[in-house]
Amino acid sequence: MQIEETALPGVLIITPRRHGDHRGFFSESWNKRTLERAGLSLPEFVQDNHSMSRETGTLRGLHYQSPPHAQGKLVRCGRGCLFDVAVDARRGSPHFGQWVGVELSCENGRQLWVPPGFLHGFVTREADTEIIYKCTDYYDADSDGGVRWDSLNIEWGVARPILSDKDRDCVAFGEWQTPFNFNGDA
Ligand SMILES: Cc1cn([C@H]2C[C@H](O)[C@@H](COP(=O)(O)OP(=O)(O)O[C@H]3O[C@@H](C)C(=O)[C@@H](O)[C@H]3O)O2)c(=O)[nH]c1=O
Repeated sequence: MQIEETALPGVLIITPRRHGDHRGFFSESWNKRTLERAGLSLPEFVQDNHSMSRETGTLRGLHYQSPPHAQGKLVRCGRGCLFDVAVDARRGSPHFGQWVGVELSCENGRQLWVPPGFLHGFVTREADTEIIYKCTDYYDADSDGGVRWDSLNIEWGVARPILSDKDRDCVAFGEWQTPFNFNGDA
């Protein structure tokens, strides 16, 4: 297993080991003990999510849940390919408003750890792409929020993505009051 840092402290790329043979591959996609032995302790996960997007260029984001229901997410791609994005949304952070994007595919087996306090979104780069992610808090509809995908100069690689009605009507990052604060531990 490989753990790589990104330009945003706290956001990590985790690539579990793959055992390939003539049938395909086997991989432990989540193993708490292996991660801990590698020096990484993540919060407890309580919910797994799985979504499929039919068309290339489908964009979901940028999403968050407000405290006390903020979610950290460990994201991977089960089928196809996507560009996954995390934005530091913690007021007072030296990286406030900065983003990182990583290509996650079924083929590369990478996972992205998006800590609480970060916005999360992704765009699909292949048809019928499936995303699977573990969350550190339960879904809470009243805490659910979004920031406009095109208000942060993120290089999504698509000019006119397919969006939900909700994501089309989100507030721009510059007009948004973040509910997250930087406490200096990331
Ligand atoms: C996120 C979520 C949605 N739902 C319901 C609400 C709604 O009826 C339907 C579709 O919800 P959404 O349109 O919000 O789905 P989606 O746009 O895929 O939202 C997701 O986007 C990615 C980027 C994230 O990071 C996730 O946390 C989540 O916000 O599913 C749940 O029941 N549980 C959940 O955890």
